Amino acid sequence: MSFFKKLKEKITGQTDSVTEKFKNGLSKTRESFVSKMNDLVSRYRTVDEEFFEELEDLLISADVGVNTVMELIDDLRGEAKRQNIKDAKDIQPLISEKLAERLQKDDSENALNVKEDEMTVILFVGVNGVGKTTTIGKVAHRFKEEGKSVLLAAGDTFRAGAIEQLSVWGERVGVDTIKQQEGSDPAAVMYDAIQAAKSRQVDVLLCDTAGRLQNKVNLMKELEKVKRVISREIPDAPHEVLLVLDATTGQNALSQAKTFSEATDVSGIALTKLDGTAKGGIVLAIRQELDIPVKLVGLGEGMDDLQTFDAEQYVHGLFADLVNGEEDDEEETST
Ligand SMILES: Nc1nc2c(ncn2[C@@H]2O[C@H](COP(=O)(O)OP(=O)(O)OP(=O)(O)O)[C@@H](O)[C@H]2O)c(=O)[nH]1
Repeated sequence: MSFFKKLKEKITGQTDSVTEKFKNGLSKTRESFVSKMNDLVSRYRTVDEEFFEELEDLLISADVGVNTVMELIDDLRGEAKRQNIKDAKDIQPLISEKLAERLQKDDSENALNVKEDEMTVILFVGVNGVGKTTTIGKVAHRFKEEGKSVLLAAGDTFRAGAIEQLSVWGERVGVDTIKQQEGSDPAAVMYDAIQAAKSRQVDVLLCDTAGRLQNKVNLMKELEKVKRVISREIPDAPHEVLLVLDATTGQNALSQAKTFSEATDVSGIALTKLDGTAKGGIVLAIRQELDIPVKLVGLGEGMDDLQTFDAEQYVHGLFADLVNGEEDDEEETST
């Protein structure tokens, strides 16, 4: 049985709605990738050095990241030789297999660090416009669905409208937001929020922060101060520092990740707007080039469209039309 068919079997049944979300959310990337891949295969037919060079360009254009692509192509070249693959069409399932291998190795790290017997504090960092507020709203909704009580802290006191925007999300989801006036000290907001969260005995406190990148030293100082206030009140908090990145910004997201991880300890990435880009390969670039797990992916604007990153679902979503039923059937009759 082909790798892809096995993958399909593994993910169907238990989580149909999740499979659909990944498939729909990745449709732009898949359509662009599939048409380019089909074109490549029809032009080359046989696997040779030029074919690999074009495949390399194709993967780089999907934002997979140069280093990752180089490694992947080397791997594919070696595997094609070992398996004596000559037909360009036969390389396709191998690509999905190799991508899945690369992504899967760290999948166990993707779950959020949620405390069962004490309050969980999650800090959200990232530049403005990446979808931080929306992501906090979606995460709050998810926790509520799990039966947990949630409180929001409007720590972005810098951007005009940020406090109001977070409160609106809070109302939509049905959770309260602790806030002060625009321009007030974010650390003071955090202190208030922790006190409120403690006295109300909430399960999860989700904290927004300002995303000023212009000055790394200031950013670092502000985040340090916020974290200090939080950990003074709850010693092992924050339990997660999630960096929110916008997938549509491509390689720019990678450089933001580098800057933020120099400024503070980032424990995971929430990658938004994966549905809005044809360059969904950015997940691979992040996973390979930074030592930070992608924990959450945004696959649409709706409240339920934020998913825990799952390598198998991702690879299935990327290749669902490329390795289709027909090819699987052919393969079955020939083996
Ligand atoms: N399609 C899609 N849109 C998203 C996703 N996440 C956020 N958005 C949209 O991106 C836009 C910006 O998100 P906001 O949360 O408002 O972010 P912002 O106010 O620009 O800035 P910050 O909160 O500072 O990040 C909104 O229109 C969101 O609906 C996603 O995963 N998919």
